[in-house]
Amino acid sequence: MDLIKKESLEELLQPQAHVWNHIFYFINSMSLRCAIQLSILGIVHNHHQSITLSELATKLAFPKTKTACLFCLMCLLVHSGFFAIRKEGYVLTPSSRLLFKDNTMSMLPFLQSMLDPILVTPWHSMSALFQGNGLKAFELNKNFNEAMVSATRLGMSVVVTESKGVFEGLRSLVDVGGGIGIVANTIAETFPTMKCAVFDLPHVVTTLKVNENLIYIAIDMFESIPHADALLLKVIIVDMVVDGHKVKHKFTETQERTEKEWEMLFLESGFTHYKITPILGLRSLIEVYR
Ligand SMILES: C[S@@+](CC[C@H](N)C(=O)[O-])C[C@H]1O[C@@H](n2cnc3c(N)ncnc32)[C@H](O)[C@@H]1O
Repeated sequence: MDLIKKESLEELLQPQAHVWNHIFYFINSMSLRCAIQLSILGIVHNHHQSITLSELATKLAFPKTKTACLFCLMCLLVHSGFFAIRKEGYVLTPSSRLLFKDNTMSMLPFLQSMLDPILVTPWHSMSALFQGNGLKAFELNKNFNEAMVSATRLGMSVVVTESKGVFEGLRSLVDVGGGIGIVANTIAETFPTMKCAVFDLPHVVTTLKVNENLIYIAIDMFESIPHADALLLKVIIVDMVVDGHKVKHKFTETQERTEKEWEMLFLESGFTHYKITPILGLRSLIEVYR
């Protein structure tokens, strides 16, 4: 109460809006999930031209009483960039097009998995993580591998197009913790003479089919990593903590590093130089050389 008295009421409006935003952030994700569950994206797509609110309500077979709610949902999704307004109706945007199952770059499985209650519910126990009893809550669900594929496909297409030179001349490559192989597959297809291998845990890779220049090896990366011209780790180091000189994998103890901290990590680990290429939106391609 004392703290509030020191500021004028007007000065509190901006902080109040800030707090509101943080309370209601989850509505963005949940609204998007709702639109997917109601097949709104598909309906807009199949309409082949902009679709009005009442046309959409009719196609959804909603009773009239729900039109106002639908309007609110669509306003929010327009605001967050998943629909745009054209000629008084809704149309898709590049972001919503990424959420179609048939799109080869589809992020739909990633969305469905990350926003599944199995993965969302544990966030309610986030404080338990700090108190030492929340690890189990962050265990991955069975859709995780599929989710990783959909999160990876677009990025890999960018990598092998924009940064093809990084892989040129390599005779062999091992994708460490490569999941079900979407990254290695993309590289193996782009460079047919390169021998590629995916290393991952037995429950992830044992049933996967090999092809001409791509094999899967079930192994724990902390037990052994083979020799190859290049080792690739995608979304792996973020899942590790460095404890002295020992790297431990702990999904729930991730940490972010500045470039300076990355540099220290690389040099202290015996690498001589590195290059960071920020080509992946939120992520970068980092090359590290011995
Ligand atoms: C975040 S996923 C990244 C998958 C893939 N690199 C990608 O970007 O799509 C982490 C992967 O590491 C694998 N993994 C975790 N611990 C491992 C271990 N000790 N040895 C080998 N793979 C492991 C998991 O099974 C999972 O497929």
